[in-house]
Amino acid sequence: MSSPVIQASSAPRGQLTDDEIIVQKMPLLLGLLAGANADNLGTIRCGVVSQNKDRWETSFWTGDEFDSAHALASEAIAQGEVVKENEFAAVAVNLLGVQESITGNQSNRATAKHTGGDSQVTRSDDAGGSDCVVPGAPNLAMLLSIGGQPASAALLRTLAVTLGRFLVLHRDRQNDTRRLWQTSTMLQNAAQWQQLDDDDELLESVATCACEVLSCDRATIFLWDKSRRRLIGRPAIGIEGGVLEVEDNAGIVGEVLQSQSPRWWSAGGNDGGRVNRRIDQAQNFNTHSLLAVPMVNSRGQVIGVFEAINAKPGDHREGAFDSADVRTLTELALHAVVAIDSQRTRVNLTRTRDRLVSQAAASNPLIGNHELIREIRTNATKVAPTDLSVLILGQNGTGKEVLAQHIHYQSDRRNGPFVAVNCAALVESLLESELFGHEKGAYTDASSTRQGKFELAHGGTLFLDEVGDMSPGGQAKLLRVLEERVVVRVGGSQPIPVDTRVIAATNQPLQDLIAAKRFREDLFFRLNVVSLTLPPLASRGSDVMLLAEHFLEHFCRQIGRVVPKFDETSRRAMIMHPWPGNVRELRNTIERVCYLTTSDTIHEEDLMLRPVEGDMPQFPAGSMKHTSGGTIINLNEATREFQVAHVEAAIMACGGNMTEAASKLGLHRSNLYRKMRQLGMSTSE
Ligand SMILES: Nc1ncnc2c1ncn2[C@@H]1O[C@H](COP(=O)(O)OP(=O)(O)OP(=O)(O)O)[C@@H](O)[C@H]1O
Repeated sequence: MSSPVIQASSAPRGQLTDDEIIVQKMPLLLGLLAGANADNLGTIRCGVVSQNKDRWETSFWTGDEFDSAHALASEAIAQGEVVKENEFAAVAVNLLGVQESITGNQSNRATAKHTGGDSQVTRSDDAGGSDCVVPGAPNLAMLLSIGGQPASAALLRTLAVTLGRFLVLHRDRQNDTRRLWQTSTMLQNAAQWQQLDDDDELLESVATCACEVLSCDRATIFLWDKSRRRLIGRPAIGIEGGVLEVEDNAGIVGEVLQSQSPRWWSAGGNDGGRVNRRIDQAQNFNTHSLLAVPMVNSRGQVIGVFEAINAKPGDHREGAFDSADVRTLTELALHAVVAIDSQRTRVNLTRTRDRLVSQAAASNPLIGNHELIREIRTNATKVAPTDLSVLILGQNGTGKEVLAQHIHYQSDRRNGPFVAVNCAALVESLLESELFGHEKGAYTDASSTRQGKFELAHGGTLFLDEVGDMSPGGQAKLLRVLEERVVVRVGGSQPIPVDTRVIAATNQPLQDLIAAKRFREDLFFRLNVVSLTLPPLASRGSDVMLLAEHFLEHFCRQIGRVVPKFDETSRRAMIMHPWPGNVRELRNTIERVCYLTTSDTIHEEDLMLRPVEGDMPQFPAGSMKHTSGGTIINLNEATREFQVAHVEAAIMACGGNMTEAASKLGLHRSNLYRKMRQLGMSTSE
């Protein structure tokens, strides 16, 4: 049974702690309270004695010792009265009564049921284990003699209540201090657990924390493998093979799992068989006290049992766990479950992310075996891990975006976003907001704050396609962002740091645009740290077939048809075709073949490749206006009219399929829309 009498805590050598001062001065204080004055102060003989199980101890004493102090104290406690012998009077100091009067608690020693945290705690020794500790039990007595006379009974009772009150408050203060330390230690540890991805490391850290806050020798986390009906304990110190496994209904941990309530046990009772001594033997260890609590997740499911072993004797308890420990371990178990749950979620999310990233990387591979493509691939691999700006050059449909993605997925940014923006598809007024975002109210239509693509690509890659079509204003802002690495949203003033790698692409000769003052030279140098040029498809030789086979398989798998074979005629036709729309045109051709043919073999005519010259419907002679009211119209207007008619004819020939029409015209779909807007044609995009 632990003594509730003040325990002097340690302080630097030569200094007394508050507790030590109180302990030393207590007899004097009692004497003064009892009416001693300067004359008879030296005649005070008094002290407090306490009972520890069957043993009596003197907690503090002043003046000459009284040989019968323990016997008289024992009698006073047994009778619940003030008892006197010679010049001494003794009275029980009823801490339990004081506790009730202070807290209004109705602790009941006889039932020995305690509440630890929110859960009802059942003592494992209810059925005859070792004696239970009821804080505040009346195991103290005070003895007092002044001037060789026993103190009066009334005075002694008052002093006993005062002393009891003081001791309980003091003990509570010590408990609060301890609790505060335990809570802050647990919180500090729990914050670190959020960073741990290795589960062995996490469980080891949780167990170490339990040993620290509970002041015990060992702690083990038993996670429940429900399907195998086993509890897997970790860390498994000293266990051969490093795995500690027990049946999920064996021993005290099994009891906890089944009952979903805490159990605690200490040696000395007749229930020693409940402890799994096999583990002790394996570890050359002796369990003398044990506490186990269930581990319950936020969905109310029990995921395991948290066990602490061998409480170290200390100020607050002897060598057995008590109700305060149950509360502490229950709380720690909650933190541990959150950490284990979130670690599992994190690991799953990381796995899912890695899988998705691999799938995304594999979904659009850079196909090609031509020497030029191999060289590009080698250079891309070199440049990928750096943060250097890359400029990709090449005609429409040659695979500039595919190459940009290839670089992204080979870089350390692969887990970040890949964001593509077609600069040509956006009118100047929208481009700025699209790239840099806008604040609420920046425009009439800006009803809410919106992040720009630079922010969305933070931690990843921003692919700026058709960068040659960017307006001068857009170019100036882009240059500033690339130099300062911060964006300011339209209508905002706050600079927002961005960690975004830029890969730009164009099909236009930027040097010519620079000469014509349509592209900033400084921006060109910023973007063109490394440049990679994709050759037209027609110059890639047998890569045409490599790509055709790839697309054929891809589309057939998509629609669930058996992959047909290209015959000699179709192969030759594809190799000979000039592919003005490059890989995009080839892809569209193969897609059409997959949907429109049914035979096992693809012949040349299935490809429906037409010579480039004859690709467009011919305009009947005289169908174009060359004059207006007899006057010859100027060349610009004639060109515009021709382009309008040509685009309309292409759209019509493709049955309104804009992607196909764009491909036929050698344009990206978005460029076709842009062109149509320039020509004053109506678009639905
Ligand atoms: N080397 C390649 N391997 C596999 N697919 C490719 C390759 N090159 C291009 N493609 C495919 O061709 C189509 C067009 O490619 P992409 O959009 O990358 O070209 P682009 O040069 O960026 O076109 P644009 O200049 O018109 O924007 C896409 O469907 C892409 O998947």
